[in-house]
Amino acid sequence: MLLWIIVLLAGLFGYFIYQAKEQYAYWQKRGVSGPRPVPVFGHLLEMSKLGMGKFDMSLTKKFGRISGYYDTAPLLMVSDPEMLKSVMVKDFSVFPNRRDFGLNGPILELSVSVIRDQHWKHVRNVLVPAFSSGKMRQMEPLIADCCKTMGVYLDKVAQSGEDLDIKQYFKRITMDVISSSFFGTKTDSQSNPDSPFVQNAMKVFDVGFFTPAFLVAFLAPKLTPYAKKLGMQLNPKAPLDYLVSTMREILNLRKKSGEVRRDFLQMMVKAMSENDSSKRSAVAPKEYEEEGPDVLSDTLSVEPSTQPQTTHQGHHVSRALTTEEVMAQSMIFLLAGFETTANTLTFLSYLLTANPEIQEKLRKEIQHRIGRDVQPTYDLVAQIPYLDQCINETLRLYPPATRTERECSQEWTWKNLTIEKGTTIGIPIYALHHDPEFWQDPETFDPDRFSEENKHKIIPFTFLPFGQGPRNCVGMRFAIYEIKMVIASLLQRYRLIPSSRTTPPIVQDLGLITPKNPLWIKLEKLD
Ligand code: HEM
Repeated sequence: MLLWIIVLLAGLFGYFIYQAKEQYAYWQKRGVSGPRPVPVFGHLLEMSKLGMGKFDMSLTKKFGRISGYYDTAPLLMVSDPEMLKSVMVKDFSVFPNRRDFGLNGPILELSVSVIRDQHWKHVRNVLVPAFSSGKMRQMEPLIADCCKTMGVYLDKVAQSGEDLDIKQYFKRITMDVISSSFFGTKTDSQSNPDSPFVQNAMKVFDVGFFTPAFLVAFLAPKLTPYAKKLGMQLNPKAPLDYLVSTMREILNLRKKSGEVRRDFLQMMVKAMSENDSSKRSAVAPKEYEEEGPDVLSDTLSVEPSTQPQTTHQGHHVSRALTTEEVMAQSMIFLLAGFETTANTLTFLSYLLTANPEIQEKLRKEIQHRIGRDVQPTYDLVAQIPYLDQCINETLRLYPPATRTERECSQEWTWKNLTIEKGTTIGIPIYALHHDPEFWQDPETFDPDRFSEENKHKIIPFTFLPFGQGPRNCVGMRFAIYEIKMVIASLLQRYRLIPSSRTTPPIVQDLGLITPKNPLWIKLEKLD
């Protein structure tokens, strides 16, 4: 028995050595240089040691703006802005999708971030109008409500003189905003952080490089179909199942009671019932403004049994979304929108605390445009250019998504390099944002880079916090709106000051940049 185990392990090890050699040879044959993989672990050890963003930076430094390595597929890492423009915009039809790891689980595999080609176009076309400025104005009361609760809580903190861990606190606020706006449920996690919904929603993010599903996806991608059959998935199953069943209950309740809320769920459900996506772009979805009727008069009419319809060529045709698809979108909005926004708020607040003159300038702008006691609104926060500058500079230094990607759907040639169908193009957002060739003193926080006088100096496709092109972040406007509302409400009333425990953020980067340590600050209430 022992002998068999030794033979099996030796065989496996031999296979991994062979695989590493083959993978290294793949790009070498094509004249593209790149890092040599370590047998068994590929590039995972190096990535987990450096963090994904710094790993990508090291590639540019060692191998230039186009380098190649292999994980689930051949991956070409590109930090050449011209080439990125072609991949993300000009030749979008060749690169319409991201890679599908095949282990998303039964609901998330229907989310707009995972689905592909015609199916994606259809769902994205349904979603885009719900992020128009008109729709966001309609959601204003939900966000304003969360900001008011914030005021009550923070008054107490300021009065007590205690330190506040802004990282934890912003997680609660964004959880409240996202669940209220997208999930159709009020969590009140600011005062009830132990509710099962909040606890489960937080646990859904416990994803690491060394979980079984991740290891299968990256180190033995051929085994993915078997892992899927065994029920393996990238996000933890139990919290995801909890959220799915809660979502199902909310949808059923809405249908039964006829309750109508001014939230995104209502809008999406209305968009579902309209079944009119055929009227929209047949090529790539376009962002467009849609004021629409008052959502309060909308009715809920999701069709639970409708299955995606396809033509005989396998293309999805215009139809209402299914209940499962609606749930998938709510779920991805929670996953994609909660921590990204909370982390941006955290880093921005830290940077304002560490740079008091910038904080004062921003506060003056806010007080000048909005006033001191007026509740911020969508229209008011849109008129503070210095707020945009501070947010952009935070997103440059700490882009929540370190990297995005596109998958090549057919043979494609760039200059004298031809890449095959199935190749992944890695888009190293963090590395681009910290590249000294594109940004002077890249590690310095300087919101004036984005001022009216300076912004023309920014080279297109070197600042990509929300990606670019038709497959960019669908929640971008919502995220910026939320960040502006929270920061404006905060700076109107408080000064952020360092406490004895304030330390620069230590960043953890597994593809999503998060502050590892608590970020303590003090609040001083303004008279
Ligand atoms: C500061 C906050 C956020 C940042 C920095 C961010 C960043 C990104 C990035 C880089 C991508 C990939 C884009 C590409 O490949 O070109 C993305 C995709 C996406 N984001 Fe965001 N995001 C944020 C907030 C949100 C919010 C609030 C939502 C939803 C409410 C959201 C929903 C999505 C979805 C659904 C996708 C996939 C889109 C598709 O494949 O069509 N994100 N985001």
